[in-house]
Amino acid sequence: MEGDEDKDNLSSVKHIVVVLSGKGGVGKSTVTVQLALSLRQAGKRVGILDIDLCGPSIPRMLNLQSKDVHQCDAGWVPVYADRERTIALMSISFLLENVNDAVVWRGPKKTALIKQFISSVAWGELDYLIVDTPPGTSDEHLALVEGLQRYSIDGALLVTTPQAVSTGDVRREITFCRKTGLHILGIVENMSGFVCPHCEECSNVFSKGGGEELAKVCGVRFLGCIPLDPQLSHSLEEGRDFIEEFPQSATFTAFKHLAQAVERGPP
Ligand SMILES: Nc1ncnc2c1ncn2[C@@H]1O[C@H](COP(=O)(O)OP(=O)(O)OP(=O)(O)O)[C@@H](O)[C@H]1O
Repeated sequence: MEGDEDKDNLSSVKHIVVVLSGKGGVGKSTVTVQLALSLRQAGKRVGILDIDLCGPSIPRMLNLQSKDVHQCDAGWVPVYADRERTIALMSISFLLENVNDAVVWRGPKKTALIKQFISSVAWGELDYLIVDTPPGTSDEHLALVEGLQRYSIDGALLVTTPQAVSTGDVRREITFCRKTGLHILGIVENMSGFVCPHCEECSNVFSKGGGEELAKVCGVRFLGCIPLDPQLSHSLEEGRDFIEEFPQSATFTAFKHLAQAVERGPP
């Protein structure tokens, strides 16, 4: 019988994008979800693999936290966010008895689960698989890069905030990508400028432009700024589709441009 590690469920996935950040809380999961929804708007089928094993937040953002995964011959059937099955999600949350259970695992156990996620999720035909990772460069990232070695990865999207740019964490992510041979698609500056919920004007409460500067210095592409938008965080908190709710917003346009940059692929 075929072992799990021999399954080739990713052969029907056209593009793989890995979302990374040096620091926690800069908006990796937010960018992952909104990028997936923007690509869906552009007619793509998208899968999201959440390998943030200790802090999975994507099921809540997509209002899927009460769902379970099922088994089929090819492996785990991911959870779908819509009836048309255009957004599929796999997360450790779906395997826990209680969504609030803490995952306290050492490296080898995390590595084994990530390798299983890579081989044993029956994604079917996908245009994009977007992988949301924990902050930093740890066991999860190494297991992911090793597990994906036989596939062609489009590259990594590095998420930062204007404040996090100066800390050197993003530089460490760039070094990680270069050492492991992971192509860098570019840097996204999230929470860049504040969108007033009343007049929708965007003002720069924190510094802006650090991401672009860093991209220039490090010789990687700058993929744009996403504003800090209270309407976006409310939508995510309540598991509502921000893109459907606020199609006229500057934040929506920013994600649309990001999706177009991802679709253009590596430079
Ligand atoms: N552009 C934005 N506008 C408003 N709120 C945002 C924005 N980006 C992220 N947030 C909010 O910031 C918080 C952290 O975002 P998120 O969970 O995406 O970060 P993360 O980098 O994935 O965190 P972790 O390191 O814990 O995985 C969330 O409450 C999210 O709703």
